Amino acid sequence: MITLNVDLGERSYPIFIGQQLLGDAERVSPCIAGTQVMIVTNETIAPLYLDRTLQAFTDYDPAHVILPDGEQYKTLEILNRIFDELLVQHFDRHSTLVALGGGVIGDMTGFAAACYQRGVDFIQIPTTLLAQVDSSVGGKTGVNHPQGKNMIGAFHQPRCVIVDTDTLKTLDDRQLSAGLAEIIKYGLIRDHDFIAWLEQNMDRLLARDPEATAYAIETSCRSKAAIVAADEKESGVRALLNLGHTFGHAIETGAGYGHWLHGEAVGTGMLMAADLSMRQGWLSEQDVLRVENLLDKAELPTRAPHNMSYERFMELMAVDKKVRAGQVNLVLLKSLGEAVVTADFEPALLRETVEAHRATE
Ligand SMILES: NC(=O)c1ccc[n+]([C@@H]2O[C@H](COP(=O)([O-])OP(=O)(O)OC[C@H]3O[C@@H](n4cnc5c(N)ncnc54)[C@H](O)[C@@H]3O)[C@@H](O)[C@H]2O)c1
Ligand SMILES: O=C(O)C(=O)C[C@@H](O)[C@H](O)[C@H](O)COP(=O)(O)O
Ligand SMILES: [Zn+2]
Repeated sequence: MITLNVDLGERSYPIFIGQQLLGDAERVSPCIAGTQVMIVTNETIAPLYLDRTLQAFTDYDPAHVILPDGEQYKTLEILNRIFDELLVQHFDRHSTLVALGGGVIGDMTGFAAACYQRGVDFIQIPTTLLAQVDSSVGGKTGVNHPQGKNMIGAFHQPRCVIVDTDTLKTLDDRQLSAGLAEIIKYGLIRDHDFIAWLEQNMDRLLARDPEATAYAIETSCRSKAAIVAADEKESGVRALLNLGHTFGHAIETGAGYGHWLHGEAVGTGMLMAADLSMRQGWLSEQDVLRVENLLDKAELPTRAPHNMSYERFMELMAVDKKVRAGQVNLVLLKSLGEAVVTADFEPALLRETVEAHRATE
């Protein structure tokens, strides 16, 4: 087992990465302050992993709540089901919530924990590759609004993150690829060597080779932990973790939540960011081809929906959280492995990027 630390002073917490960790009471006990525990999961994950997870919490006689499965249910309305259950069962402000699932369950459980009685503890037990390399770490929690992704939320750090890589055995191939998009992101924003490693090892990751997978998860979590420790609430460097997300969130919202997976939209968004960086004169055509080849190898889409015009992109991107005084900021690439946040791009070049990356009908 590997243990990493997210260094945030009194809010610091460990990330445990290994096998057979779901029922491991030794890991979770130090992260629980009170006596009441509620596991939040969904209807797909419960039959697979709820019983095993409950074993880690037997000392607390844990309750559980099972939500419907899907990005379209990451809403305030469904969030209320968690609050209803907590209140019916008289959970107090020393309770601990446990997120057992992918990024949707993690974001919703974390937000419920941030709000319930003005804030209770929570633990992340991520079960998708995407959640294991990204969403379970860093304390961004929230729900979607029909007009934009993650628009209602809070920063609220978990007490620990438990990554049991065995859970990936039941994940389908499309979801695995979605997780690979966020892994590729860490290479593109700040780690050129990791890009080269991914180019060499993508076949092993797709084949679920345990050693390669563990290395990719560890490298990603290390990178995210360092960025979050440097800038917990995204006033600077943390915004680089948004590479591909301004385009990607527009695609997710525009297509209707759940049609494009988050990782798929981010993958296409990263290629669009690379393409605009080339049009700005920062990347070469060869660099952009490397990004596209890596996404192709990871079996990710690289073209936005054909009905998403430049105007539609601009309308959806106008609510991005990096907008300042009405100005869209994008994460672009100065070189492969070096990202910047900038408002310094030509609208005409952005239009060219959008038009070059729309699927043909
Ligand atoms: N908070 C953050 O920093 C952050 C970072 C990245 C993404 N996100 C958010 O995370 C969400 C995407 O997360 P995701 O990709 O994990 O999607 P998800 O949570 O919808 O999970 C994907 C699918 O896999 C199923 N599943 C989960 N674990 C499984 C397993 N072990 N075996 C079989 N099926 C399993 C789920 O039930 C679901 O159907 C988006 O809402 C995105 O905005 C948040
Ligand atoms: O942790 C972060 O910071 C990220 O930006 C990680 C992203 O992968 C994630 O999708 C995040 O939820 C996007 O944040 P948002 O603030 O643009 O909603
Ligand atoms: Zn993301």
